[in-house]
Amino acid sequence: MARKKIALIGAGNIGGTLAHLAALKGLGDVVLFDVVEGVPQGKALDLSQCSPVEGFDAKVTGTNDYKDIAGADVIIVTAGVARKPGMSRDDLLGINLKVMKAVGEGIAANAPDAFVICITNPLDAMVWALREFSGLPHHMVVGMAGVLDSARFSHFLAEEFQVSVKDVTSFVLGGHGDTMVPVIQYSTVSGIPVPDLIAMGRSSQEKIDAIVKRTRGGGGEIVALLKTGSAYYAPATSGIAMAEAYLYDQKRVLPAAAHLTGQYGIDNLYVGVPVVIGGGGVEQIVEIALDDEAKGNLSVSVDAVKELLVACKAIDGSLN
Ligand SMILES: NC(=O)c1ccc[n+]([C@@H]2O[C@H](COP(=O)([O-])OP(=O)(O)OC[C@H]3O[C@@H](n4cnc5c(N)ncnc54)[C@H](O)[C@@H]3O)[C@@H](O)[C@H]2O)c1
Ligand SMILES: O=C(O)C[C@H](O)C(=O)O
Repeated sequence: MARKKIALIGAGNIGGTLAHLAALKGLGDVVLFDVVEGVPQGKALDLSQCSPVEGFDAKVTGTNDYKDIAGADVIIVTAGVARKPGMSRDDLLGINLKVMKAVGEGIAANAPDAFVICITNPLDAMVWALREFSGLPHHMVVGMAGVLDSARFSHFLAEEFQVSVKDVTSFVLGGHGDTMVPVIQYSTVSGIPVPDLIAMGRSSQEKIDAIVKRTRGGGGEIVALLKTGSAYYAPATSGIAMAEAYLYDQKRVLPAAAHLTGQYGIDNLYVGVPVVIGGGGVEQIVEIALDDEAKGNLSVSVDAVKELLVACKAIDGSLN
């Protein structure tokens, strides 16, 4: 059986890390695409030279030609620019929208059967635009943010409760911006909801509120530290988890930006909600009951995403 093919559009910090993880995990042959000549080829050669040490047979190649992504099973898109200190993710919209157009057309022409995971920011608007430009079925185009935001939330909760991260589950819903919605009622340690843990005296509401705030600002905290760009190790790990869910038909329940058609009262928008990802792509949207606070916060977050789509449509008339 031929190996699967993973195409990575954007060979920057996340693209390179994705390629490394995909090769180490043996997901398939990897094609790194970038508009900058030499970068995908150089990273591919460097990564290929890991293979004798790590013992992987996957081929890693670099290209500036979309034809080389033909037949890809999974495509992960990180093409575009990342923010620097003082910027919001939304400041990237104008430049990255143009990139999504080129990428969407490249995918449509060369790999229309792929499962596409978009990571480029501002995420919820870019995944929506990428789907529009590519014309792929909605269930085959999904945005990565919730896995990362939930990983940050779980990491902070594990530190607070001094337990293994393996025993913490959490969900962050909504748009991938400052309005994202870490949902405390569904965040647990070995099944015990965080509100119960507070009632048991294991933490306080003030400490959990501070963790929610830190989670919401989690990307910005790293941008401020790095100064030259944004996080890439955890974003790449999160993208790979979604790719594995598709490639191995794992039917994982993951928070992801999916196309909603009335669920949560939201129509024709990509927003972070729990979904089931398996061999059929986004196979289900999971509608969980939210308490009034979470519902209100989700509505604020959805409004922020709607504003971004208005901005996209004003820039590119073909999106109307
Ligand atoms: N969704 C998330 O949770 C999340 C997390 C982290 C970063 N991001 C976003 O992911 C994106 C990539 O981040 P990064 O750290 O890898 O940035 P980076 O600058 O290191 O890499 C981006 C790469 O895209 C390439 N590129 C630019 N235009 C292109 C085009 N038209 N076609 C193909 N490649 C093109 C650049 O040459 C560069 O190599 C940013 O927009 C960032 O904000 C999102
Ligand atoms: O914060 C950023 O700009 C990158 C990314 O969205 C993140 O959350 O790390």
